[in-house]
Amino acid sequence: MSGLVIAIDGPAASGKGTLARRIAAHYRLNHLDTGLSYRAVAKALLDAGLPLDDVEHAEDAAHGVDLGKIDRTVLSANEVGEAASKVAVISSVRRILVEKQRAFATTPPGAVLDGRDIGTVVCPSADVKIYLTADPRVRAERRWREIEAKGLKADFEAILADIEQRDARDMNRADSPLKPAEDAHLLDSSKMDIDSAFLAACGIIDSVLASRK
Ligand SMILES: Nc1ncnc2c1ncn2[C@@H]1O[C@H](COP(=O)(O)OP(=O)(O)O)[C@@H](O)[C@H]1O
Ligand SMILES: Nc1ccn([C@@H]2O[C@H](COP(=O)(O)OP(=O)(O)O)[C@@H](O)[C@H]2O)c(=O)n1
Repeated sequence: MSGLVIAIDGPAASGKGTLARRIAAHYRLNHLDTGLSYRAVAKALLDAGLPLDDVEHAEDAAHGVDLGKIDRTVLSANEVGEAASKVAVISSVRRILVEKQRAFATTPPGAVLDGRDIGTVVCPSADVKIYLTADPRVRAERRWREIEAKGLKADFEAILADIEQRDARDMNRADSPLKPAEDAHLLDSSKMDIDSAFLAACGIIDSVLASRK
């Protein structure tokens, strides 16, 4: 690997993207939200009216994913996240996307990647691994606030059910299930605001880097 690689994994709406973006800016690294690649494949199937277990078309869509050109705005809907977790069980789709994600990680000056399998599969030799969690109700409330802030209506119980169902699917799939890498540092942000979570993450990263000097 060239440059520093930081892996951030965790369940839905734990704050991975928010934290990864801030860490990348602070340590002057590239940032990749790997969930967007699964969302892009799912959206391609949804738009074409194809079932989410259509392996051949899902593979075609995965080959077509350009990590540099993903439009996050059209992929943020809850339904797309739910659909993404269904295409994410297809091993051949994962292989195609993981290859692109690894190429991104090894591009100088290094990168922060967030997702579900970064520390375990995509970058098992990452310099620092953080597993970010938060209580499901706290995560559902954060997502609820995010939707309401856009002026849209959101149902808290429906969001919570979606998050719990998606976590269960992600944790129980055969290929690359969501779980902390053995050498991951656990960070529970249930009682932390964004700034405190960022400071705690920097503390972990700085102490790992200092211990290697
Ligand atoms: N520690 C935190 N405290 C409060 N809100 C947070 C925290 N971390 C993230 N958020 C908010 O929670 C929502 C989900 O965060 P996001 O980074 O998109 O999570 P993920 O990438 O894990 O799905 C966003 O609206 C974000 O601003
Ligand atoms: N590295 C990754 C990233 C996402 N995914 C899948 O893609 C879905 C959407 O991921 P996301 O990171 O955009 O979801 P949120 O946590 O932002 O809600 C997840 O529920 C996983 O099923 C994955 O399998 N592996």
